[in-house]
Amino acid sequence: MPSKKALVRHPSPRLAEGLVTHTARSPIDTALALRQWAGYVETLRSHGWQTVEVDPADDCPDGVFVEDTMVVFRNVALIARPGAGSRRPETAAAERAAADLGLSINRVREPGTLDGGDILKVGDTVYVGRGGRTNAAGVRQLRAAFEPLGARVIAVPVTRVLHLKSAVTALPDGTVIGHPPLVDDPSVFPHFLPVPEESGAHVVLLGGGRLLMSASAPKTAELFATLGYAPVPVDITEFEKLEGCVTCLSVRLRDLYE
Ligand SMILES: NC(=O)NCCC[C@H](N)C(=O)O
Repeated sequence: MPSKKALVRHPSPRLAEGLVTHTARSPIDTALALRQWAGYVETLRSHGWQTVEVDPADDCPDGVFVEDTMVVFRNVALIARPGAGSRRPETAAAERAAADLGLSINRVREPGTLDGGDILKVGDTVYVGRGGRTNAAGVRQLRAAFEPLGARVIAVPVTRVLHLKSAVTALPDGTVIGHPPLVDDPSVFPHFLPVPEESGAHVVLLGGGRLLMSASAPKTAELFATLGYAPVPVDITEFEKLEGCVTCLSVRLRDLYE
């Protein structure tokens, strides 16, 4: 049976100090953020996902964005080397959690930098965003780690947003979705569907056509419903203020077999 496990990490008490790069800083309501995080985790659980908490990293304001700490392909976790120095201490406990789940561990090494948010997997195709956080050495190390396992790694430029997955994610049929003003070049994707809202570009595939997505994208949710999907909206406003989205709050492990 394929497992549905997701790594998550409790928000740091210093969340409000999280990095912002492409947006203006606005105040974070930490209590609301905690409630929103609990709601996100509960939504994963109620849709059949077993959530596993990575040990908290209270000194790392951005630790809750656990997706950035690794990329998992088949049974290998490539532990990231975050492009932002302040985020590097986040990876140690994430690596322990991945190893405890039985994943083989590989690591991005200096001079490579790579954030998990820059990687979008569509079947065996692994798109990697070359942008502010992931450098060319990181891309090369990703290829070296996953091409021998059958991945086709395609590097694409990311200049308008923080991470590749801030710009695009994919529907269950492999259609890549994005809000056009934020996508460098939609023509790199074989099937691309424009969505009307920035936060509509981010979906987590819960299984069975259910799409976990931000409640801030009602028009996009309507569009997905007309395409036969079931949107599952969650409020994540406090994380969006820090350039986070639904994908970055977890690492989904779909390929583990028990
Ligand atoms: N994968 C993601 O989209 N991660 C969001 C990270 C946001 C955090 N404030 C950062 O700048 O690193």
